[in-house]
Amino acid sequence: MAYSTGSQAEEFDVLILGSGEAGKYLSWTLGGDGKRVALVERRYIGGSCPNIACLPSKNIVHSAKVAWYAQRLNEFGMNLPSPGIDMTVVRDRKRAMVNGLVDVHNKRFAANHVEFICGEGVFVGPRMLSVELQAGGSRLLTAKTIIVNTGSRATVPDIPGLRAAQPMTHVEELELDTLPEHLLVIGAGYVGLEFAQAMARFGSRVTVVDRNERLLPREDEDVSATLGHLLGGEGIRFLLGSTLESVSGRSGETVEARIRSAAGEEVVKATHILAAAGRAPNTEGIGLDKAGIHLNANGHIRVDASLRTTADGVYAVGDSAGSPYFTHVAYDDYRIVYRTLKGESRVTTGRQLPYTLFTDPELAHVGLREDDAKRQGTSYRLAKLPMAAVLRTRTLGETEGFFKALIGDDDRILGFTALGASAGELLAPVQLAMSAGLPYTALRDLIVTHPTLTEGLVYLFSAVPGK
Ligand SMILES: Cc1cc2nc3c(=O)[nH]c(=O)nc-3n(C[C@H](O)[C@H](O)[C@H](O)COP(=O)(O)OP(=O)(O)OC[C@H]3O[C@@H](n4cnc5c(N)ncnc54)[C@H](O)[C@@H]3O)c2cc1C
Ligand SMILES: NC(=O)c1ccc[n+]([C@@H]2O[C@H](COP(=O)([O-])OP(=O)(O)OC[C@H]3O[C@@H](n4cnc5c(N)ncnc54)[C@H](O)[C@@H]3O)[C@@H](O)[C@H]2O)c1
Repeated sequence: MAYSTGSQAEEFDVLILGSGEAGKYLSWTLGGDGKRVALVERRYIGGSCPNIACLPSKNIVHSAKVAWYAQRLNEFGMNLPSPGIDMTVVRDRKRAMVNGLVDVHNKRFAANHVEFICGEGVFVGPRMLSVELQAGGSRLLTAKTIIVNTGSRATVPDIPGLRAAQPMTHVEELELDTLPEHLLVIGAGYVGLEFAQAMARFGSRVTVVDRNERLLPREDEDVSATLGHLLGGEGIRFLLGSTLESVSGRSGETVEARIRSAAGEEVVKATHILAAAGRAPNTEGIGLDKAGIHLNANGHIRVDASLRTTADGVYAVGDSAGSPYFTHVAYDDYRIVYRTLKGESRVTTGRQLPYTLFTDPELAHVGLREDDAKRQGTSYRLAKLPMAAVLRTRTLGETEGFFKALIGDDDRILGFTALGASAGELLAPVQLAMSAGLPYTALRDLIVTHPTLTEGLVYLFSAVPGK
């Protein structure tokens, strides 16, 4: 259906642009509450996380862990020849999971009477969206409440020859059906490190280039150094403090990358390139200016602590609103907007920000870091233990890493970091103690089943020095 500016817009109670984490939960909950909800999505049913980001990447990371076990079969008493890798099977396992997730999403949209509109949405005026339908034609939609949830995309740095080389982003990497002989990863951040290790475990030669002098420079130095040592030990080559000056060739065939570091210049010859150099919000070209929705200096939608934009009745959530780029944070955005719409109060200010990097071992963190505490002059007591002290890690043969906690003068936990097997699973009990304002002794004095990894928290908090 074509429309002109004079066309009558279809009216909903709530309109959501983009089916990412917060948007989809808002649609399900508000639809379930009896509101007339429409959700506009151009490609990924349920957003990036289940389709092209968190879940498929962790699926591949897990396949890589199995490949890594397979390389250690003798250690576990299995005298089998080292098996080969078939990337089509790895990809198909991931695809099957994604298809199942999409199915779950579709059923939930239907169950909550959400009108799911497949198409590209653009604001054409205040609270007025035009949707170019995938099936052809367009629709003009309006609502009293609109939620913008357009997410972010991988950026490809402006380096001579890089775009022409058609590097993979995470989207293409997740669809690989052959094993790269030599993968050059640009960026040693979350995406770069998780994929670098997975591909190395499948059998690729992997080189990672990053302009930072050390891995994950916001993390404590002991964390960066240990992670770098462990990943380096698996054969990944890191070129840190390095500048990628130019690229020639084409990813998937052969590429040559000219890289400069303090040690001089070298040319890395690889077969594939993965651009993992950061992300940019999807906030351009969607008519935000026409709707009175302002951006801040880094291109995110400007929001207040309840995620209200500068336009009346319009909220923004997730990556496009500049919330830290994690699905669990986007989920909290959903809770904030839902409660705000109900007239309750829940804000982004001061919320906890836990995260887990899914390398193996994992890196999990919440609260204050030790290097930051030193810089700020915050007084703390440090408890630090090697993961090998958690006896469960010895049964697994995965004793690498350490964990540590910073304790304040009032015995509360200021920060917690774990670099070790399944470290992400250790965060929640510590977060609970922190958010409830409990002293560290609450965890120290628990009876925790033996032998579990969580039992390590008892050992860690027993190692807090006296005042
Ligand atoms: C490889 C990778 C792995 C990750 N792993 C993790 C992890 O393990 N844990 C974690 O917490 N975070 C992880 N993240 C980050 C996480 O994926 C994002 O922070 C999260 O998905 C952001 O959700 P969102 O709702 O803001 O955006 P999205 O999920 O991207 O949703 C936005 C949706 O809007 C649609 N859209 C955009 N513009 C329009 C338009 N004009 N019209 C219609 N539709 C539109 C898009 O198609 C998309 O479906 C990972 C990211 C990547 C890239
Ligand atoms: N496990 C998780 O929760 C998870 C996993 C993947 C992604 N994410 C989220 O997605 C975000 C984006 O991930 P990402 O890895 O794309 O970005 P990132 O910001 O984490 O890392 C990008 C890296 O690329 C480097 N870089 C940028 N330009 C470069 C250049 N020209 N040459 C060399 N190095 C360059 C940066 O120094 C940085 O280390 C993350 O910050 C995170 O919030 C989370």
